[in-house]
Amino acid sequence: MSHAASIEISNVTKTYPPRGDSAGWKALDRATFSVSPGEFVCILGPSGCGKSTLLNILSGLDDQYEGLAAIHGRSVGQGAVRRPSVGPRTAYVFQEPRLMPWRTVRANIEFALAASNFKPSEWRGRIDNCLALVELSQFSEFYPLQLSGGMQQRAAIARAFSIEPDVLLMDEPFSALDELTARRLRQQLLTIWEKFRSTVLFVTHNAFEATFLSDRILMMTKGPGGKFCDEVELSDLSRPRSYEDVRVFEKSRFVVERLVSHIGQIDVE
Ligand SMILES: Nc1ncnc2c1ncn2[C@@H]1O[C@H](COP(=O)(O)OP(=O)(O)OP(=O)(O)O)[C@@H](O)[C@H]1O
Repeated sequence: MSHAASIEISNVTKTYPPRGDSAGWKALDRATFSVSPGEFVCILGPSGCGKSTLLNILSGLDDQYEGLAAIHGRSVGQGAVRRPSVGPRTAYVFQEPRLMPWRTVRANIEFALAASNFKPSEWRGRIDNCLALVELSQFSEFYPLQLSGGMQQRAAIARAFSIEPDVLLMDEPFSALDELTARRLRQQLLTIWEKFRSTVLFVTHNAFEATFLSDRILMMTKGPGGKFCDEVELSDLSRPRSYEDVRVFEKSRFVVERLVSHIGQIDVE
């Protein structure tokens, strides 16, 4: 069981610098929200509103921003020293699996465990557990290119959970998959999350996905200067949720209507 951590974003502004003849681009304008420990929150917004920019800031990949971005009270980036053995553990799942092709699935996960300072004596048990959760036990010695896209993404999810992250950042992890595979993975993700209870921040432009998965949806407006404009509470949708549950469909329609009322056009699914 992880020690879930809070997330705080306060007045975060990010401007990408000008390049060549192009002017600078304000991707985020005073973005502000917080996520409680163990909460599953989706950020829903149109393409280009700054969702990935925000996750890059939270993961420490981008430290050039104004304002406060903090995980469990510790600010990230902006000169903050990152020491994997100290403080909350953060894992990131991207749109593509980003596995190292020259390492087997097991060796990919071992790499993450080593980077997070887990003792080698714990590795086998952790890896076997996480691969079982994503139904990949038979494939631990396979190389990524011997697996389908969906299987690779499941391996990436197993890798993320293997370190028992306090915070899991997910950037449209299922958007490159066919809908049936994506459905299975969403269901597996919820099963694993209910076991680990990490804090999850999941970005998507798919309103149904956001409704199916999360406790709360934060909506963003289009850029430049993407802003958080509204939020929808989903605590009344009991868990476990199913694809047959008409309440999920109705709520997702309501979410689309709310988002459209802010951004003025439909370019979310
Ligand atoms: N390195 C960069 N340099 C300049 N501009 C950038 C850079 N990265 C992103 N941007 C711009 O910032 C804006 C926000 O990009 P970001 O990738 O965060 O959006 P997004 O909401 O994740 O989009 P999508 O849903 O399409 O992935 C976009 O207009 C993009 O062109």
